[in-house]
Amino acid sequence: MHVDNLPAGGTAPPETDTGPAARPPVVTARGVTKAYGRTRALTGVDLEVRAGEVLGLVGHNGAGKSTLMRVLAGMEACDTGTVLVHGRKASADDFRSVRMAYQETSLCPDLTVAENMWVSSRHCLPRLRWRRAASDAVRRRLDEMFPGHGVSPRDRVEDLSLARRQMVEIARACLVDRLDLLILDEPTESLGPDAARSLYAYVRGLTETGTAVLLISHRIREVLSVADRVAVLRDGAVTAERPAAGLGEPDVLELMGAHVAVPDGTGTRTAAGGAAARETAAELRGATAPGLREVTLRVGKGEVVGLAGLAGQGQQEVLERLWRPVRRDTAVNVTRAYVPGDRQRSGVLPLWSVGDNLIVTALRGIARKGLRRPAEERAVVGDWVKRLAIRGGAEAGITELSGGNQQKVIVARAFASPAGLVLLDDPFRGVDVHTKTDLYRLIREEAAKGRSIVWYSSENAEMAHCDRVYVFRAGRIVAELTGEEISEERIIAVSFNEDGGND
Ligand SMILES: Nc1ncnc2c1ncn2[C@@H]1O[C@H](COP(=O)(O)OP(=O)(O)OP(=O)(O)O)[C@@H](O)[C@H]1O
Repeated sequence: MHVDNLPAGGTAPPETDTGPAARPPVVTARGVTKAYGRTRALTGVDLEVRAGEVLGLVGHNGAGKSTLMRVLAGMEACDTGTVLVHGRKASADDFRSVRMAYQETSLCPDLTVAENMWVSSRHCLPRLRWRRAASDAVRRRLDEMFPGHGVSPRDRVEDLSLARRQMVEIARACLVDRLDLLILDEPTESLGPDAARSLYAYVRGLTETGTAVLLISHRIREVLSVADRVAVLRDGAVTAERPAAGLGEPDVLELMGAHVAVPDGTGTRTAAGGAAARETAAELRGATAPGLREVTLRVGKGEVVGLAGLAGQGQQEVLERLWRPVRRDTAVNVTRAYVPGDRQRSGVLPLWSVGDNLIVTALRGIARKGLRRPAEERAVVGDWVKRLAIRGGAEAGITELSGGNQQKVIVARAFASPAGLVLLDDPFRGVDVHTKTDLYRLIREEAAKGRSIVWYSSENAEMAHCDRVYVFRAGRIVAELTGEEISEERIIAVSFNEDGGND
């Protein structure tokens, strides 16, 4: 069967189905362990994923989620223990119906979307006229999964936005002639809310045909709204499994190991109106560029300024402008540091250690008379590794770290530098809830010391930690919200112009 004949699906649930608990397991892990050198990533995992269910898997950065997924998908062998597919010890062929969409996409950047499809799904595409077949198949799958996706099969992957690359990655995973288990590793971290909704509608359709879905996410509310069951991974082992119905976000956080008050940002920002009195750190005066239309904004010293609105409305162009000021319309009076959201493309220096990645922007400030001071550098690195609980330590290669821990290093790099203005481009992709809470606190502490922060976030709730928020639509500022005016509801309303904003 070729991919054109999909929707793919495993064994449809029997008519007398009594829910996921009664269904047969598709993939089973028994006593699975996996170590990388001295790091024990998995310490004895027992887990069952059943036909037709969505199983949510949650846990801290570095808990072992991605490692477990790679083992369950047959991409890596475990050290001890067993992985069964449909109750049998799995062979390479059995793993063909287990597909995974990766957190860091697995696409080849210099190939087109269609060529990537051929690379990963060639066993179910014809050899003759494969390019046409791959193009048709991926276009159809993207149309089903993400209506209005805006991706052409001829696009080179490196030219696509992070969100579009993520869509292609997910579509790639679903291009197969039989899909028994779909593993989604943080699939919505770079998708907008509409694309996330479309994805989960598609996922529901898949489970109705018997496909099992294993969903890893740090977005606990999202997991609870989609999953039938939730499993918690802690220090490489499953420590709890519960039906999702009846569980709330605080219950899951507690199962993950620590009680955290779900942050709402209230009480952390400075008094409304305080911004006007501050000295200016940076400003745009009628800045116009591709994607930006006459944007005027001001950032005070010690102020946290949010850039909100639907994705792609000019927020990243503002960050870019503040990073590389154009004299005619931009003034930046302090040094700058940038935290990119796309760590694969511009964040991580892959051949360097955690410590070197972290300290690189702070070196000049630490050096005396042009000479480096290794002891001081080590102290700064050690302090940040501890502060952000970066699992793996300073000596580890950065690519040995889990995705969330890599992101923490990039955030630490910016704050370890002496920069007076820190530009954050959706900086907490893949960072767990506990660490995010610490980072929100860190942002406020750094602002209190006089640093200015400009923060674009695709999660409107995060904007509650800002002093002021500019809401963008079509390259323009459509509202400026201050203090108590900043709320998720208000931002959404203004983004769609439901209450007129400043228009
Ligand atoms: N290729 C590797 N080499 C060395 N160590 C690794 C490698 N892959 C993972 N690890 C280590 O194994 C542990 C588990 O990592 P894993 O990526 O599975 O965590 P995770 O739960 O997916 O984290 P995150 O939520 O941040 O993505 C971490 O300590 C990580 O540093």
